[in-house]
Amino acid sequence: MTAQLIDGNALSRHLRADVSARVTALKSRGITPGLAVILVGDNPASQVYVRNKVKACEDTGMHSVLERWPATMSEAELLARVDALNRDSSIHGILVQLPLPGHIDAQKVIEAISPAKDVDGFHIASAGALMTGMPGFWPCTPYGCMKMLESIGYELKGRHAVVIGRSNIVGKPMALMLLQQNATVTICHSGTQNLKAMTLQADVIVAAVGKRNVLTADMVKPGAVVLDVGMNRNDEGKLCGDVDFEGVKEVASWITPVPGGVGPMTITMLMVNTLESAERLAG
Ligand SMILES: Nc1nc(=O)c2c([nH]1)NC[C@@H]1CN(c3ccc(C(=O)N[C@@H](CCC(=O)O)C(=O)O)cc3)C=[N+]21
Repeated sequence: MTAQLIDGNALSRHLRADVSARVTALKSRGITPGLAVILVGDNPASQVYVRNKVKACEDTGMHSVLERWPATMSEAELLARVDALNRDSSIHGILVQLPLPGHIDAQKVIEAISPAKDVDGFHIASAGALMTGMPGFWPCTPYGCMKMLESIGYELKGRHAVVIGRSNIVGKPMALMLLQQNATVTICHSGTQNLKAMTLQADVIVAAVGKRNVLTADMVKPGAVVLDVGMNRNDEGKLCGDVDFEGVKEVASWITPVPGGVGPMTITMLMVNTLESAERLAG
């Protein structure tokens, strides 16, 4: 058996068409959704991601502002920029690209973003809203994973979902979203004793570690659904995920590729969050 692909590019096209239509409707009421992206320093990977985000905005008819600052920018200067964007009525979403240079306290910067414009969903107010089921922005990567499961009509109720990784950006919010859909959720991490024993019990596996071959075919129950959040480079410099795709696709029922899986969905959900921020403001 070979798994079916959950195509993040195709699903993104579909969802972005809906975003475009809603952007057009908002524009007819005199509001153009606007996203501000702040990039500090010249991390080459960040340059690519940030360009993709700005391009996605343009494609859906949104307004976007890209601010590039030197790595030597002070924390106070960055906080002042965030404050200015908080008060800028043409901006509905603010994204400060991570990682930030070491002399800047990233959490402090995130908490300076108005929760109403926190389209990354990283602010503690957004995290608290997700945890309690209150309205708020969901982090784009796990939100995109949920949309991928929805796209295949997957019913999570009563299923066992295993999340590998416990970051604030992916692992923890992913677990909460799966829980909200009534899955039984296990979070595995670097301290987990027997990872394989856990993943073999899983109906859904989300790999979000940032390391190649974290999940191999022998660790997957036949028919499981596998979502690969990893964004790594292999020895030939090719983009690859956390999952041994070639092996696991022979065991799983559905699998997301890298590239063309969760990555484009992350950007799509950023568009959705920015649009919804503008819609909320419009009433
Ligand atoms: N404040 C903040 N918010 C983020 O959302 C954020 C961030 N910082 N820092 C970095 C990570 C990484 N990230 C990606 C998004 C899309 C792709 C993506 O579109 N990947 C393409 C391939 C891109 C390529 O060719 O390199 C794919 O998987 O098909 C990748 C990575 C967002 N991040």
